[in-house]
Amino acid sequence: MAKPVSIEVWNPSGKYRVISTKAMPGTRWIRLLTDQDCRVEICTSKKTILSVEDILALIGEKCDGVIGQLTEDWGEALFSALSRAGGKAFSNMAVGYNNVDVNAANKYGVAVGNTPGVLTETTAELAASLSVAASRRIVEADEFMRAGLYDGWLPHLFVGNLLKGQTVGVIGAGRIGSAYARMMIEGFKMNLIYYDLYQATRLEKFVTAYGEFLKANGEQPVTWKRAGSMEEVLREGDVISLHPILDKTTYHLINKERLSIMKKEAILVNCSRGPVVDEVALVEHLKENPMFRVGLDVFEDEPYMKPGLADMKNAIVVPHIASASKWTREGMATLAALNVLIKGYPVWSNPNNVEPFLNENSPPPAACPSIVNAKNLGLTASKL
Ligand SMILES: NC(=O)c1ccc[n+]([C@@H]2O[C@H](COP(=O)([O-])OP(=O)(O)OC[C@H]3O[C@@H](n4cnc5c(N)ncnc54)[C@H](O)[C@@H]3O)[C@@H](O)[C@H]2O)c1
Ligand SMILES: O=C(O)[C@H](O)CO
Repeated sequence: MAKPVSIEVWNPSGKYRVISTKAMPGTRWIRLLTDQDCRVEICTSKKTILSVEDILALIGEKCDGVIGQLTEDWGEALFSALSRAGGKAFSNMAVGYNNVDVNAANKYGVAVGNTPGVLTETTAELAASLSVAASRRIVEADEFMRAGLYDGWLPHLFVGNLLKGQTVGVIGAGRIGSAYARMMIEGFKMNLIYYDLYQATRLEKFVTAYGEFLKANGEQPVTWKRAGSMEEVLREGDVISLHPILDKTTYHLINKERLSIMKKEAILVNCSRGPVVDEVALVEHLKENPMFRVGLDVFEDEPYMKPGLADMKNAIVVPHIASASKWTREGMATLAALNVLIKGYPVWSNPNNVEPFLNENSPPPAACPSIVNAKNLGLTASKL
């Protein structure tokens, strides 16, 4: 028998019981739920990652919807329990939902929400920050300074790479990959090579137009190329950033063999999911190639790092904070909350345009912003 988990309650007499497995930023999301007659229960347990047993205890006998986190294992056990408790909706507070077994959710008729769009620019900005920090060795230089080792300017001190005119490689040119590419192209005048299963037409048009603008102003134009294989990106890229979803086609997409074809002084950034990179192979590669540098936001066995990674001077590591801006995290909470109102709301027809849900000063559309299994469940699409 699982122990009861501590909770904070909002609108105790609300008709629908909605649980959030974590406190989330802002209060708008709570207001949106209580306005719709929900009793909101927020788990206040000190444990960072809740187990399946903890969440089963939270769901209890009657529960209409749950907002959960990417650290939780949402599979058969939780969806069957949620369905038995009368629940119809679950939302991850994340765009990625590789922690969710969508087939299990379909089996129990539970809608699965995610939070696209609101984190695109914030996440891309962190990938761009890691790219710049790695190329200019900012973290190493900061440590050197704080250790009192600086005793004067030297021609060889922390020499890094110039980004201008180099090639930025993007693997997975979806929402975040494309936003990152634009930042690196517009900000640093880099050329683009990308690999995706689909053509990134808007991104290509942007680079073409920006290249023409530069040319018209007497500057070297930027260029783009859609690679026919991932290997092409790895061979040609000076800075390569990974932005695909995590599934079986992208698991260990970067492995020993693929690392070996990258330039010796390349920079690799990962703000997607840890298992996209074989981290043991990466540590070996970092040891053998001191001029190869990485910026990592995500890790294969999160929250742990593979042995040796923390000792590598040519690695910058941050704790999965790519979407951590106030505006984005409050927006993610808003989208997740609206996703669990599935009983009363239809599904928003374009999850790539969630802007109308994010304006603090006007009521959001009466729709669930992004339900990934809407078609499987035959849910009604919003006409708005
Ligand atoms: N580190 C963070 O905090 C953070 C924040 C947001 C998102 N993410 C991760 O980033 C991922 C991407 O988010 P998004 O909003 O850009 O999603 P998206 O769906 O817009 O983009 C993903 C892209 O990956 C491509 N893709 C899929 N399989 C591929 C393959 N085998 N090879 C190459 N490309 C492939 C898709 O075609 C798509 O264009 C999320 O799924 C999530 O895991 C991480
Ligand atoms: O998938 C996501 O949304 C991130 O990993 C957290 O923002």
